[in-house]
Amino acid sequence: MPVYYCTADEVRAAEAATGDLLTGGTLMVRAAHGVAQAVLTELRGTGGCYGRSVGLVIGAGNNGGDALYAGAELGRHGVAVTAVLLVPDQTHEGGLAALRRAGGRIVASLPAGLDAVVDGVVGIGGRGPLRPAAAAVFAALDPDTTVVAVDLPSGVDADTGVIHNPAVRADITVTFGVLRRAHLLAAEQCGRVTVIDIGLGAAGDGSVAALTDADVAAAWPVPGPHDDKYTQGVVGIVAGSQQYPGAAVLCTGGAVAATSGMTRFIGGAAPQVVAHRPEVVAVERFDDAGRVQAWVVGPGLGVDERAEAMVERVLAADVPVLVDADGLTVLARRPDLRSGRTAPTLLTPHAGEFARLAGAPVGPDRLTATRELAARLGATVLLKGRITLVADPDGQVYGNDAGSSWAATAGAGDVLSGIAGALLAAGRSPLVAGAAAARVHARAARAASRGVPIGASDLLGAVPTALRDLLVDEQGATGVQRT
Ligand SMILES: NC(=O)C1=CN([C@@H]2O[C@H](COP(=O)(O)OP(=O)(O)OC[C@H]3O[C@@H](n4cnc5c(N)ncnc54)[C@H](OP(=O)(O)O)[C@@H]3O)[C@@H](O)[C@H]2O)[C@@H](O)CC1
Ligand SMILES: [K+]
Repeated sequence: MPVYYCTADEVRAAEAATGDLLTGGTLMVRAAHGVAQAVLTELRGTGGCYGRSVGLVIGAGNNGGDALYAGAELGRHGVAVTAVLLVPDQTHEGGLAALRRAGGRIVASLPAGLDAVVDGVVGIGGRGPLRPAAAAVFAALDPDTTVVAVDLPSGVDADTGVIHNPAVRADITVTFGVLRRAHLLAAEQCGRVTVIDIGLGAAGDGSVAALTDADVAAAWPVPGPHDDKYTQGVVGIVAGSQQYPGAAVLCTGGAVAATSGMTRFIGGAAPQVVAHRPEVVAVERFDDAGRVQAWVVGPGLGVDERAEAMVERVLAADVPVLVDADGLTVLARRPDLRSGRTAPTLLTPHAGEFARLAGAPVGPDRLTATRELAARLGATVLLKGRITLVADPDGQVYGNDAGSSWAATAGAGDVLSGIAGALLAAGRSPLVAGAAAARVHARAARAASRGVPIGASDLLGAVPTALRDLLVDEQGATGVQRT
C-alpha cells in the first residue's frame, strides 16, 4: 500500500480523535519517549550514553514540550542535558519541570562539544523561517553535531515542504503516528525519518503518497504464460536525430530494459538504435511504423518544424502519450497540439521545461505548482528532481525521493521516459507509470553510482539490477507476491 503524507490539519484531526490520549498528555509522553529512544540509539551507536552531552533548543509550543520530556528521559539515562529556552515565559511547563527533576540545566547558550542537539523549536505549528534567536543557536553549532529534529526540522513548512531560510537541517527526524508532507517534499532536510507509533488512527485523504517497493513490484508488468511480445504492450519511441542519436539510444534502451513488451523506434537515429539494441524495430519514417499501445515523443528531437510535425502526429494518436524534453518545448509553443486528446497524456518536465509549459518558474512550492499545472492542462505531470512529483489532473500525487542526486546527469531523463513509456504501453496509468518508473530509475542510479558520478548509460545498464532487486526480492521469481 502506498505511504501517505498528511497535512498539519490532518495530523491535528487524528490527534483530536484520540480524545483523552491527547487531552491527558499521553500522546506527548509517547512522542517524547520516541525522541529520547532515537537519541539514545544514536549515542549507543557512537560510544554509549553515560556522560554524553545533549543540547535542547526549545520553542514556545508543544514541539518544545516533546523535546523537554525527551530531555528528561535522557537525563535519567545519565546524559548531561542542557536546554536553551527561546521564549522562557511560554515554555511548556510540565516538560520544563520534568527536565529540571531529571537534572537538566537551563542555559543562555549551548556549550561547545555537544554529542547531539534536539530541535524542539517548532513542529506542525511553525510558520516561516527560523526566527533570529533560534537561527543564532543553530548557526553556532559545530557543523559535525548530530541534529535530531522533533517532528520536523524547524523552518520547513509542514504542508508544502518549503525550506525557508534559515531552517534546521536534521540528521534524524522523529515524527509521530503519521508522516507529514514535509517528510516527502523536503526529504533532504529531514535526514533519516523515524515514525513513532503513538496510537493515532488513520489520517489524511491519501492524496499525497509514495509507492513502496512492494507497490512498484506489484504494478510492474510480469509476462503471464499466454503473453507474447504484442500482448505485453508495444511502445513507440520518437526521439533523437542522425546528428544526435544519444537520446534515441538511451530512451529506447530504457524501454527495452523495463518490460518484455516490444519497442518500436522512429527517427533518423534508427541505425544507431539498432546497433545498440538489435531487438528494437526501428524505422526512419512515420509511415513505416506499425501499431503501438503508447508513444514516447521528444528526447533529443529538436524543436524545429519537423519535430513539431512529429509531436503533432503522435498526439493525434488515440493511445497514451508521454511527452518529454524537446517535445515539451514544442508543446509549450503549440499548446493546441493537445486539444481534442482524450487518451492519457504524461508530461515529464525538468524545472526549465516546466517553466516553459507553465509560463512561470516552479517556485519553492513544487507540490502546488505541479498539481496546478496538471489540473490546468488536464494531463499528468511528472516534475523531475531529487524528489520526483507525479500529479494527476484530479490532484492525486505520488512522490519519489531518489535519496541522492546522482541521476541528475545528461541523458538520465531519456532513460526515465523510455521506462515510463513501456509501462504506459503495458496499460499502467500515467500516475503509476511515472511514479514506478521514477522509483526504478532512482534505484538504478544508486546501483550504478554507489557514491561516485555516473553517466546515463551507466544508469541504463543498472536498470536490470534495480528491477531484479525489486521483482525478485519483493515478489519472488514467479512474480507472485509473498505473504
Ligand atoms: N498537541 C499534542 O498534545 C501533541 C503535540 N505534539 C507536538 O506538538 C507540535 C505541535 O505543537 P503546537 O501546535 O503547539 O505548535 P508548535 O509546532 O510547537 O509551534 C507553535 C509555536 O511556535 C511559534 N512559532 C511559529 N513559527 C515559528 C518560527 N518560525 N520560529 C519560532 N517560533 C515559531 C508559535 O509562536 P507564535 O507564532 O504564536 O508567536 C507557537 O508558539 C507537533 O509538531 C508535535 O511536535 C506531539 O507531542 C503529539 C501530541
Ligand atoms: K522541530
